[in-house]
Amino acid sequence: MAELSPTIDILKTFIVEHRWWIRFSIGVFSLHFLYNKITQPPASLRHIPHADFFALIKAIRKHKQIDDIAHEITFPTVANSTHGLYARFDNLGWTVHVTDPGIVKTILKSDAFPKSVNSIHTRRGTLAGRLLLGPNILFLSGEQWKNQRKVINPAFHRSMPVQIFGRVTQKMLNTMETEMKSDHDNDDVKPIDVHDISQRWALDVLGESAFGFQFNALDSNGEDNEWVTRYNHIVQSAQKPLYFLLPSIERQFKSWIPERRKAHQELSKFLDMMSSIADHKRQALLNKKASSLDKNDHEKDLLTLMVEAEHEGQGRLTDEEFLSNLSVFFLAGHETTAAAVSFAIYYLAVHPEIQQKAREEVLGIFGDDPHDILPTLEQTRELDYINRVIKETLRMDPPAVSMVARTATKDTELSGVFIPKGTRLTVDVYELHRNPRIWNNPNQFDPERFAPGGEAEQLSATGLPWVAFSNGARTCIGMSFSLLEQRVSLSMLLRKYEWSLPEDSIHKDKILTSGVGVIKPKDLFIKFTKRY
Ligand code: HEM
Repeated sequence: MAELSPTIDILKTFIVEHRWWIRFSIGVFSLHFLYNKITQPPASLRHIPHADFFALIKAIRKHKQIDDIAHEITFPTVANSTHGLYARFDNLGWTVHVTDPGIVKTILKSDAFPKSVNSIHTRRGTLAGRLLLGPNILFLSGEQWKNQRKVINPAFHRSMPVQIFGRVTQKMLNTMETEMKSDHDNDDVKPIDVHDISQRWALDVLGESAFGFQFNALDSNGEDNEWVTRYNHIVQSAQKPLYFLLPSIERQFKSWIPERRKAHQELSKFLDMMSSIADHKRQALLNKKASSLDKNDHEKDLLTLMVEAEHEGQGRLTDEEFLSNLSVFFLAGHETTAAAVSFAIYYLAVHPEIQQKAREEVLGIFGDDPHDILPTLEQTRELDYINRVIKETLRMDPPAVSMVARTATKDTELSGVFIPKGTRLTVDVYELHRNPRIWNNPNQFDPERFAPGGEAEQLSATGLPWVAFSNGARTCIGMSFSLLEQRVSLSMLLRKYEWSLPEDSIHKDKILTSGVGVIKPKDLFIKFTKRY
């Protein structure tokens, strides 16, 4: 011991004398380590091609849209690989993106890739986290997910409120008519902001059919409706590139940044509004006052059916779980369908021959009397061509462009590529649907791909080439609901209007989109001409 003390003294003196250099070196080393950790994939994933970190950040900072990012950065990255895997820095860190139908099938159909718990932790306390992450069916895995899906499933299977879809669509047609009336003295009609009207329509449909609640978004100009304005404000703030990509900045500093503080206050008010819907609904049902209890299943809202499923012993959701699922239904249930219908309107506008063919099918089923009709469930089942249009639209522009991240629970191989345990993976829906190695002329809109025996059917031998609603056990629970909503609204629109892009449209060359995670058309104005 006595021999060591001079050495320790020398060391102490050295540290004190050189403390600034030592701190500086530790700082530089840490920064270097952090820089490498963020800008390069971890060593365990270096054998997989990766998208350039700085090119991606630059593109996101410049609000580049998804197809530009795909064509300039990610397609070239994956083009040289035979397996269709590439790594990319996402808001959860480095993640492997899957663009091959065979691997997509392996991931979605197997229990070995549950949803990533990390996706919840990383965004806890952020806007997106507070709005969506919680004990809900979209993010949970394993037994907890199974228990919830058991309560929620019957509601989605029993409820096909086609009459509500028709009535709300009729209201949308009336609102469009009012909004189209020009304020000038000439006969010009004003083009309609298609995504704005679709969003208000989808919200009102969801309110009535899922929550038994009137959002009244179609009654007013969207800007005056507190649900629409508050929700849009929150989503726009959540998608700001800096906070989206680096959620830790938001978690640590949100109370110091006034704009962030304001967005969080808006979110608190929004969640309170949601909570009051949930409380009201449960209380009303407990007191058996809800008039919907006497309706038949097709006309009951989803929440009523969920509470009934609980009463029938299918399981029970806690208040927190009920509210958390309500937020998921709100977002997943209106934003995606509104985008899907808007994209379909765009593709029909730029392909008048396809629009006409779709209209002929509609007139053949519903007739051509000069007044609005309310489709029945049986009639909507005959809409084969409209179905193809909807599926092709969802191939070209799937609103959910990628899925919630999954985690590899053990070391494994995908198409001969080693994937270490713990790797985060996501299905890159957009790139799968636009992959030229899978689809012929993927950028061309062609509903015939989905005809019986067509390209889509042939490709199904390779795995899952079309996953707009996912597939397997975690398939979108609202898929049939949304497809029916789309069939009803497109049929009613095609009967009443013909439409085209205005001459000066910003979408003349291609559809411009906005959004990350969920995409939608950007400022899409369409000229509608009445048929009756
Ligand atoms: C065009 C419309 C829609 C699209 C493109 C769409 C897309 C998707 C996708 C891709 C998933 C899988 C997410 C993942 O596992 O990572 C999903 C799941 C889900 N969707 Fe949809 N969706 C749509 C409409 C709806 C509607 C109308 C509702 C509800 C009213 C809904 C509720 C849900 C829920 C609750 C899940 C989670 C299911 C589970 O994991 O068990 N979606 N959706």
